[in-house]
Amino acid sequence: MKLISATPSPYARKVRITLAEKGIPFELQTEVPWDSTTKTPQHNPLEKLPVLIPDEGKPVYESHFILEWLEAKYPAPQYYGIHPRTQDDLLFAKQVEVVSDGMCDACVMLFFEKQRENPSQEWNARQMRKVEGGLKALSDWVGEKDFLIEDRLTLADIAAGSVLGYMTVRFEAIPWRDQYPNLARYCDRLGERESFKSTKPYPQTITDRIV
Ligand SMILES: N[C@@H](CCC(=O)N[C@@H](CS(=O)(=O)O)C(=O)NCC(=O)O)C(=O)O
Repeated sequence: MKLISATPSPYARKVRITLAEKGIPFELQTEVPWDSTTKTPQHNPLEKLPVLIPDEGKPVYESHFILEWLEAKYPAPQYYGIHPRTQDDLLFAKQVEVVSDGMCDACVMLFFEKQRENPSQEWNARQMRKVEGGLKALSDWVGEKDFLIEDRLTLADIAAGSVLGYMTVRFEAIPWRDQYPNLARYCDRLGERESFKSTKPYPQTITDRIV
């Protein structure tokens, strides 16, 4: 199995953490999706990574769907299960992923807006509100807990941990660790896991102009 990924990608990191927690071997194919050398469009009509390429069968894309696919194809107890046991807890975990991915989307929008000749302050303010709203929601949900659900790592922590790790790399300017010390503690504790340590995000060098 292969995973097309990018070094800073919080979406790809969710998949990398899940593969590590489930103990599924895979080949990591790191690239920059905006560079002319990208292979992503060959596997995903939406031209976005991450893309999971199984040894047999069709490519799987959209990080939340890749995690669904992995949980279905590699179920507990043979593989670490990332879905909470009850339906309500699973729905809550998916809601945490919606908020976490939405924060990532807003961060990506901010990143692109900065590249524009005349960045729109209103547009940036709108995206920042989404990030700040998401941080408050995560902080309220985490409280003083180590894990969001069932006192073990689940989909919710993989999603929340990935966006917080991304903010650390991409948005040092946002003082979320001071604003939400409970989130900082939560993020650092998740960061002690091998699956988080081995997938730490770092900036990529984009050679072609993003158009
Ligand atoms: N909703 C998608 C978002 C993925 C995404 O935006 N990936 C970026 C790369 S990164 O921001 O994750 O590093 C991409 O491929 N962008 C290329 C494009 O948007 O054409 C997911 O969850 O997988």
